[in-house]
Amino acid sequence: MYTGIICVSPGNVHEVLEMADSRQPRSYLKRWIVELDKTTVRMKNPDHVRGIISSIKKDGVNKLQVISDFDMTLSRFGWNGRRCPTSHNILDNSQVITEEGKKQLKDLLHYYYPIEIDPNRTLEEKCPLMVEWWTRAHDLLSQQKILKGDIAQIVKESEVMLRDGFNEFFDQLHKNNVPLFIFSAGVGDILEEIIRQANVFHPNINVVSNYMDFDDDGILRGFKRPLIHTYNKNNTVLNNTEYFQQLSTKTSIILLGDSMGDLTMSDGVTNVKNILKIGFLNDKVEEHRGKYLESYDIVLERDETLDVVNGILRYTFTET
Ligand SMILES: Nc1ccn([C@@H]2O[C@H](COP(=O)(O)O)[C@@H](O)[C@H]2O)c(=O)n1
Ligand SMILES: [Mg+2]
Repeated sequence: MYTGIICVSPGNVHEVLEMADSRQPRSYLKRWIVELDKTTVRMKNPDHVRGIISSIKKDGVNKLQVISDFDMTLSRFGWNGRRCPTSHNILDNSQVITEEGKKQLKDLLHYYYPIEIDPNRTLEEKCPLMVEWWTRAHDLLSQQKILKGDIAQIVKESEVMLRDGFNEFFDQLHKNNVPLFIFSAGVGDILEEIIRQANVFHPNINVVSNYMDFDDDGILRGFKRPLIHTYNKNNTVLNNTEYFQQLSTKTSIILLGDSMGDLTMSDGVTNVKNILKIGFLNDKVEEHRGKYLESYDIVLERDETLDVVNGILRYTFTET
């Protein structure tokens, strides 16, 4: 039962019923992971969540791996009422891009981003359009004079921020030798630099993303293949990495994402026993709530922190 005060107009009866469902009293969850009682947390089936977390803990830290998206999952979506940049936006907005280049990249963003997050379009419709967006953006970036040596400064001058609690998140995984696989449709060179500058690029981290291709003079000439976009983050782009084969003993997974496309990031894992899917719902929250609750075990609405993830990890790593 949801105990908050809700104004019901005929138009939002459905939403209220949905809230009652996903915001049940979770006092029994509260006792063990207090973060799950945050107002940002929604779960379609709290009993199921409790079961998976107990199983992950029981099977032990040696069986655990974390698979995470980067942009808008490990990095913040907003701060102080402003949108934070994605790894692509960091380049788009940087001083090395001409004014005309900036305008063209912004036009692409305004055209394709609403398509990317449109809950009413099918994957079949979206995929070719995402390939088109990434290809056009990468072509535009490759026409600019971006130097490999400029990347650190570009990141330093950007407004990117990792989510609150990132230090604890990266440190807990590192200290417990839990592999962290970052699977991103962003720009690998940029996101690596972000976590390097935050001093959390530990050896347990592996990244698969779109990497820049520089010529012998260190000038950006293109992007390495395969192209990774929001909706092909699955085994089809991991074929050459053999990453998951090496981790076949890691049968418990915590998956973190912010898009419906992130749900397939673990598809290549051979033996999955327990999987807990945590989704950050950042944008157009009311419109997307239903689908996210159907797909993710835990949905975090407009939550710019890693509190819940850290609480679950702390519980998992604590010996009882
Ligand atoms: N030209 C582009 C293309 C994509 N984006 C955004 O990047 C994000 C993808 O990276 P993940 O780490 O989340 O996989 C996604 O949010 C796109 O909207 C962009 O900003 N510019
Ligand atoms: Mg993302």
